[in-house]
Amino acid sequence: MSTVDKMLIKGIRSFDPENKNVITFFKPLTLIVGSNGAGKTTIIECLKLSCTGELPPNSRSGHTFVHDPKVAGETETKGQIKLRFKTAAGKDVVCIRSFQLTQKASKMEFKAIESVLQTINPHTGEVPFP
Ligand SMILES: Nc1ncnc2c1ncn2[C@@H]1O[C@H](COP(=O)(O)OP(=O)(O)OP(=O)(O)O)[C@@H](O)[C@H]1O
Repeated sequence: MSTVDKMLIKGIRSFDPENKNVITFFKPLTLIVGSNGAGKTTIIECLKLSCTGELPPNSRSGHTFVHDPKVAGETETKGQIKLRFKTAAGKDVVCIRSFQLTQKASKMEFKAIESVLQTINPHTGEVPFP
C-alpha cells in the first residue's frame, strides 16, 4: 500500500506564498481540525490535486485556487504543492506542482508552470540531479 508522508503548501488559497506550511501525516490516521476558514478544505483539495492533477471544481479553472495577488499586495503570486509519498514498492517519491497567477491589464492569468515526479535516493535521501 502506498502512504502519504508530508505535504508542503505555499501560495494556495489562504496559505501564504512566503511561508512553507508543512503538514505531516500519521499512521493509521490523521485528523485535520481547525476553525472556519483555517484551511482544512484547502488541504484536501491540495491532496487531490497532487494525486490526480485535477483542479477543484469551484476554482474558476485555477483562478481562485492560487493565493489572490491583491491579498498579498502584489501583481503576481506563485503557488506550490509538494507531496512526499511512499509507493507500494517502498520507494520515496515527491510530486511537485507549481502555479502562477498574474494580474494583467484587465484580467487575471492563471498558469500551471510545473508538474513533476522526483524519486529520492534511498541511501542519501537526496533527489537525483538532473
Ligand atoms: N484565492 C484565494 N486567495 C486568498 N485567500 C483565499 C483564496 N481562496 C480562498 N481563500 C480563503 O481561504 C479560506 C478558505 O479556507 P478553507 O475553505 O480551506 O477553510 P476550512 O477550514 O475548510 O473552512 P470551513 O470549516 O468553513 O469549511 C477562507 O478564509 C478564504 O477567504
